[in-house]
Amino acid sequence: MGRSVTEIRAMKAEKKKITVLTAYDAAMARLLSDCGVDALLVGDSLGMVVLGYDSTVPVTMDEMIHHAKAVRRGAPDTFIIGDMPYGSYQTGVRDAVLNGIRFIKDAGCDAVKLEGGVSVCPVVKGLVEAGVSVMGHIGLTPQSAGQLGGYKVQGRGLDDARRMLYEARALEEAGVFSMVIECVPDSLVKVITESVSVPTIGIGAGIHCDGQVLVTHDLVGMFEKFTPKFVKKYANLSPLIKEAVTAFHDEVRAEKYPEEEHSFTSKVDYRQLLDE
Ligand SMILES: Nc1nc(=O)c2c([nH]1)NC[C@@H]1CN(c3ccc(C(=O)N[C@@H](CCC(=O)O)C(=O)O)cc3)CN21
Ligand SMILES: CC(C)C(=O)C(=O)O
Ligand SMILES: [Mg+2]
Repeated sequence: MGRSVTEIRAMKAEKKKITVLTAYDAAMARLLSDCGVDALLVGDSLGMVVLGYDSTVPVTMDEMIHHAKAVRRGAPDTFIIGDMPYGSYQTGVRDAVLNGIRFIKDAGCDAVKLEGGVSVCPVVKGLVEAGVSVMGHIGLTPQSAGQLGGYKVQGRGLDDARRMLYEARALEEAGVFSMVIECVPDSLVKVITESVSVPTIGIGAGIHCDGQVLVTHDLVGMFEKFTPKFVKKYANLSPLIKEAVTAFHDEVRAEKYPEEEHSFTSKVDYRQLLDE
């Protein structure tokens, strides 16, 4: 049975590390939930990993809902977080609440995630007041990577670090049940993790977070376009897939596939049809 917001929050005090992985379709969602992963994130990384965009910026609400529905069908009992795409929460609290509610009502998500600190606190409050559980996301926020100067480590300098700690505290105050911290020096993440009561979920944020999140395609070696330093490839599926597909291609060309065991046979002589 899946976890709840209460259970996920409690895991911080229990010092039980939380695992979160991305899922964009029912097949992967089923595999991940079978492994006991604590929560699935329908990330807007969808745009880069499966839709072929160069950033997460073009991803739409409709695309997110379409994939979140598939993830819910594949993992009916797992805690699922819908990642609010760029444009779905920047135009006002009302729009953000309407879009957040779509993740819950239309797609069956348990919570939503959105990027930013102090500037998104009114939106976080609005969503929480509307009954939507919200996960924050600070550090490297890919939807604003343009302003950050690319996909770079955040919070290295003391001033940036102080600001990040302030943003984390503001998000907690606004009511997030957890927050993602992305691409931040591990010693700063330790300070932030000790300063907030809600679980921190790191990606490229070191060992001191209360949990870890990765893009599933990165960890199984199915995304070849780039590999961030924080990724550990627990498997390398791309060469395996290419090997299998090449074998299929060669066997079809060589007329070795399909064999009789892959075919449907019959004793009827259908050649008589040619004489009719
Ligand atoms: N497949 C995939 N994995 C991800 O983790 C991911 C996505 N896509 N798409 C959305 C964002 C983009 N992310 C990224 C993308 C690149 C780097 C990267 O190359 N970072 C540099 C750090 C450079 C520095 O030192 O400042 C690296 O070398 O890892 C990091 C996060 C994380 N998210
Ligand atoms: C990498 C995680 C945190 C994310 O936001 C995504 O997959 O979109
Ligand atoms: Mg995202």
